[in-house]
Amino acid sequence: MSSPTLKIHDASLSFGARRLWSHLNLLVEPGEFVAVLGANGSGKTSLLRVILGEQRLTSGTVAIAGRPARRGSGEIGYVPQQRRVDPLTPLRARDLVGLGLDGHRWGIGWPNPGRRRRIDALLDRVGAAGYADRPVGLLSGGEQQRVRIAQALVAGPRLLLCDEPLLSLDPQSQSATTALVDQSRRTGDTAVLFVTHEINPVLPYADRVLYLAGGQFRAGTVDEVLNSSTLSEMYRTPVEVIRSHGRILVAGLPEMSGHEGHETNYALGAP
Ligand SMILES: Nc1ncnc2c1ncn2[C@@H]1O[C@H](COP(=O)(O)OP(=O)(O)OP(=O)(O)O)[C@@H](O)[C@H]1O
Repeated sequence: MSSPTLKIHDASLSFGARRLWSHLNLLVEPGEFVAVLGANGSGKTSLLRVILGEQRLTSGTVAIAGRPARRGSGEIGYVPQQRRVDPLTPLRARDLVGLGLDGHRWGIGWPNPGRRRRIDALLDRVGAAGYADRPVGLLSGGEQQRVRIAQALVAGPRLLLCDEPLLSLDPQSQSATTALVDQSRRTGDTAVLFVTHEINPVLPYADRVLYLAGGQFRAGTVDEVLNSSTLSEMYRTPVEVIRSHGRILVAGLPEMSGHEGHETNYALGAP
């Protein structure tokens, strides 16, 4: 039997006396879309860093396609937390995508027809072919996000990690970005871990949800995790999950202080 794309087994992560999460178990199969939700500071980005081999677990194991997590794994595509690219950056959209193929080497890859075809195919697939030769810093936030997703996918990863890819995008670009990631997992069988505070744009696509809060986690279908009793239990205070016209609204999330972060009323976001 083949290995799952991602297997996290009995994993715990602490920084000093502070425990982010413990005894975390998660299996992600090819093509699965898992939304990673939770309070600010609950350890979502740290989880991605563990999978990327950039952060050691306190205990437990993490394997990608049966092999231990390691830095620079070609099995993983990564869309880091969004920062606008400086308008003066002298890179075209196609150069940024090319970095996904050979960015670990010094300089921009040597042109060759195969490399170019692959980059063009990815730009086309994400709907960015029309601005392939434009400086990436002059593209809109949504356009830059398409190019970043193309960069993360160009090497054909088994696992795509997206860290808040919807941040500062307008509702239309949020929907387009999630649809694009969804299309990639369907056509390429790429498994997806999608960290977001904006639950509603991912609701149509998420097979499962991993929710982190207060040092705990819950994993399951949207219905199993995003309900009043589960979230009230995790936050140890009454939290109400309201469903209306296919959207989810979460009311009563506690204001968290210090390292726990602050209120995450993500459900009030985009349509
Ligand atoms: N290397 C480190 N050393 C010490 N503390 C760290 C380290 N990395 C992260 N932390 C702390 O761990 C906590 C979790 O951080 P992380 O970025 O994983 O949270 P998050 O859930 O992604 O938060 P947000 O939703 O606000 O982006 C934070 O309080 C952060 O300061």
